[in-house]
Amino acid sequence: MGAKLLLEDGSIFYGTPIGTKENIEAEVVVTTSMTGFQETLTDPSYCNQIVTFTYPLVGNCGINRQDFESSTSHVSAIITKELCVSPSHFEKKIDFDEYLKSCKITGLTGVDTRKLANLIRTKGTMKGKVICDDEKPVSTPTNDLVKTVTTVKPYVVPGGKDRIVALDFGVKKSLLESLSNLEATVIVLPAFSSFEEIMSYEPDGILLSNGPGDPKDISEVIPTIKKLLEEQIPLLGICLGHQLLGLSLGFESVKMKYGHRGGNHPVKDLDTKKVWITSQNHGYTLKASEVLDNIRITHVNLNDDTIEGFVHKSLPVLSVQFHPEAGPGPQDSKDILFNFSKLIKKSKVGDYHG
Ligand SMILES: NC(=O)CC[C@H](N)C(=O)O
Repeated sequence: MGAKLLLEDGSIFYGTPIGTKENIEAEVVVTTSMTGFQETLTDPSYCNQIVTFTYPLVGNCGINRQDFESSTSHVSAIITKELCVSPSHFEKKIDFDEYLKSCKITGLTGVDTRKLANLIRTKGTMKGKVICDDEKPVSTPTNDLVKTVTTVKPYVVPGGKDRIVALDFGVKKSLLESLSNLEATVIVLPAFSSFEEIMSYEPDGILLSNGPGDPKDISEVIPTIKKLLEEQIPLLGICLGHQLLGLSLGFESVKMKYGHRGGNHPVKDLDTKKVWITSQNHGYTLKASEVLDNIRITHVNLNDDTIEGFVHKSLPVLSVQFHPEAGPGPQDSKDILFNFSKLIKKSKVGDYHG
């Protein structure tokens, strides 16, 4: 038989193999983004997931030099309805399929992705196997997701006089660039750096970055985050970083039925009452089983009321579940990064009073 996706519930979706045409088992997720395939493919938060694109045509701009979110792709496989075989764009360097092969990514095209998305939304995220060749073994990727994607050595993104230390749980390049555009020199450190290592860079602000997997799988970083909170240095949590910050402050994290992945998630800013359209990519969310006295929820998702952001009432802490750097996606929420930069500047002159 032809290439196929076999789902945990027994469903089968047939398609045509693309990329390296290997066999792989991983969690199947769905993104509804209509643009930014290169950014999605290279976002480390998708590490070890089979990413289904609901937009019917993928790869029509090819792959360019500047839209990478990291140096390679960590997805397990991709599923599309149609993969463009003759991409055209003035910045294109290589075709999508060529890029998949160069990163050793497998996939299927010609799949009824609308039916697949409906199934995942009805039954929830599940595991699946992409089988391109019945004769070959099925590989199961590692569970050490953050260890796979984090930087091995510290590096610096130059920018300006504010010093931000970014703990790299799988950070997106556009997030680092957005911060450096706000007068910050960003020092990117491996995810499991110690409190002492972090403090040795004398940070004016700390970023807990986005990244793949279940936040509870890397709970060893929570004691470090708690110590950082005691230092009262401005802290920004984004997506996985938001979840880790939440766990450090008394929230719980829970797996969502099928997550939020796409470029049009409506989030309400509870202070201004404005609704932002946001870029999102997560499968876990924070919950509070009791009232957390020190926390003020600042943002909620209008589709399902989940928590999208909070601040600490007395510490300089901002945290959001969505992606204000918007790579790809709408830029409605860029102010979050601007507010973090303002918080750093205020705290540098001793002007932060909670
Ligand atoms: N983009 C992210 O940081 C994702 C966070 C986490 N891995 C989740 O799926 O919920």
